[in-house]
Amino acid sequence: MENILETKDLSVSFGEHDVIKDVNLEIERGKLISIIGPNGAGKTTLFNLLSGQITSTKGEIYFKNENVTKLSVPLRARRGIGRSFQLTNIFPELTVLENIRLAIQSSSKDYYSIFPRLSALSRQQDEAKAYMKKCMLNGKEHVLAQDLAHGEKRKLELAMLLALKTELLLLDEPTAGISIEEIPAILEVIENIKKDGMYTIVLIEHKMEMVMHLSDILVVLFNGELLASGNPQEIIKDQRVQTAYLGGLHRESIKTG
Ligand SMILES: Nc1ncnc2c1ncn2[C@@H]1O[C@H](COP(=O)(O)OP(=O)(O)OP(=O)(O)O)[C@@H](O)[C@H]1O
Repeated sequence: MENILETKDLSVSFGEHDVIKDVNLEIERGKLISIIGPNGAGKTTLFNLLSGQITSTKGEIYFKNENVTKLSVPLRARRGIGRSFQLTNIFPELTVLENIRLAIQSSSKDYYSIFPRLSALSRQQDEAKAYMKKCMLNGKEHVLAQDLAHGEKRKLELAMLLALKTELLLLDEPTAGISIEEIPAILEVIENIKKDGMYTIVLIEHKMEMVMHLSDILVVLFNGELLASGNPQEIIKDQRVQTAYLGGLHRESIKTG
């Protein structure tokens, strides 16, 4: 399988503080990769670099073999790099279906037509329903986004990300702030998306059980450096990872049997 994303010596500094240091990542299309590391390791900063929120001090980012290092957030989104934004992209006063349809329109040529043809509208409707099914929002099409439970808003956000024709999904703690009862449904949605095979998912997540369950590859960041990367079962047993990050408090929660 080809790499959908590569970084070469990717680095960023804030003043004197080197936050990401020479990170070389190779992310294969269709996989689910989790980035783990202690607080302050640089995980969110790495996401900011990949999505274009911040610009690297050094190094490059290649998406589908194109150098996107200098591209803006919207241009990267057009190429297929999408990031979940903790619900800020949702229009609360529109229904679930309208939100998803807007995302579809903004990523297609129909957007530029003042009077979209009926055939286009009906295609959008079918497409939106398919995304709703994948994200387990069946039966919610006419519910206003503002009336959804928190976990369902997360699902809507994921559906909108797919509707934007995102190929690489950057998910920053998708279960953060969600009630324990709603977590299995979000997990199932992520699994559905993964099973599809069309999407590559990069996840930042602190819940180790979830990480071990979902990930094909585990990437460990420590002090802004890529400490280890590979098969989750092997990475978790890696002595350097144990010493640097997973020792003490975390050890009990990651026993893999
Ligand atoms: N814009 C900024 N200016 C200065 N320092 C920053 C900036 N953004 C991040 N940092 C610093 O970079 C380091 C890494 O932060 P980052 O949020 O990427 O870590 P993280 O691994 O995502 O942590 P957490 O798990 O707590 O979310 C921290 O020391 C943080 O204070």
